[in-house]
Amino acid sequence: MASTSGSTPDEVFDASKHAKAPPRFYISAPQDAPAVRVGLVSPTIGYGLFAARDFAKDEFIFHEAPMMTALFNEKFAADQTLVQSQVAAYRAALASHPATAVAFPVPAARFGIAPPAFDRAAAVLASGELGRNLAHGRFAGSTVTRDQYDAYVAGIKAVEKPSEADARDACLDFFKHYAFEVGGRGAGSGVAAAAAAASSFSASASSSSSSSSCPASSASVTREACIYLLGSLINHCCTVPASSSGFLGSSGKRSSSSSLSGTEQGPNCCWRIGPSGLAHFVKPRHICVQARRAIREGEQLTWDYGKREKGFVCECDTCRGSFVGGLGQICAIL
Ligand SMILES: C[S@@+](CC[C@H](N)C(=O)[O-])C[C@H]1O[C@@H](n2cnc3c(N)ncnc32)[C@H](O)[C@@H]1O
Repeated sequence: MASTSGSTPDEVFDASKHAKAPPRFYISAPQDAPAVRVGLVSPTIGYGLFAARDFAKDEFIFHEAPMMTALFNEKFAADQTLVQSQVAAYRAALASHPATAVAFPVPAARFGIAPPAFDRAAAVLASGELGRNLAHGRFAGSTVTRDQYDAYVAGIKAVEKPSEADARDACLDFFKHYAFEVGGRGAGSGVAAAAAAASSFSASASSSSSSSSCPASSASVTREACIYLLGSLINHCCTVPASSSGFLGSSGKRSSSSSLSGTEQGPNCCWRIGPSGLAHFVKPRHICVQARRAIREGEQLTWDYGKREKGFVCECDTCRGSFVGGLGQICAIL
């Protein structure tokens, strides 16, 4: 992870070699203070998470247990056992958490469940249900308005009497776009598994130093993948290429690229899954979200998903004209 470089993500502090642990091993858990709100970004992007207070660079924002866990293998599409594990996990999540269908209305619709009317959805969004799996950091409610919600769900139609094949395909897409692979040494600035538009599960593909020795990079290894009620709602933002020049400032005027570095633009968060020297308080399978730079209250939390699916039209701030020419075309061909 770029913001915490200086140690490998899973470096273990060996007390016998040091009189005193270096300060980076003492980064504390996220505060039990308001951390995030959910909001609707646009009818095409859907929900996103927004900072509920200011965060300092490197501060941990929240730490969350998974909503559901299922088996994963890069070749899982051809493996009915794995797909059935996902469908069973999703059905269980739908049955046990009312927030599941509200937070993820598109996969729910493909399982035959229509998005609830605004009043019911708003009650769930405001109730704290979405924050039920938080271990640290508090869910601070929703900014979703009736008009925003109605515009979003207008395009989501429930499939009538979905077949088992429909359910399997829906689940496959849900995991492909929302899940994080765990069991390896997950950490990075992007969505681990596949998120938004990744063409395949590639949990470690965008991770900092974790991919090379991680067996997850073997397509034949079966691992677990987790979907998180809040962590899986974080949207993608393209990393600003280090070589880029010709920044346009927020006014739309060209600004000196020296005044804004790549990490001050682009994604503002990174993640890690499971404990490590820097996040020793994180439990296995839990996701911990960390600020890559200072974040102001109200700013949308984003990270870089890594690989993008061919044809993905990126609507992130980096692509929407922050650069001369934009990066949208680059996203589409990755
Ligand atoms: C992990 S989910 C994020 C939560 C999602 N916005 C939602 O409401 O379910 C990934 C999906 O969000 C959308 N998305 C995320 N970032 C995007 C971006 N930069 N441009 C366009 N769509 C994006 C895509 O539909 C993608 O498949």
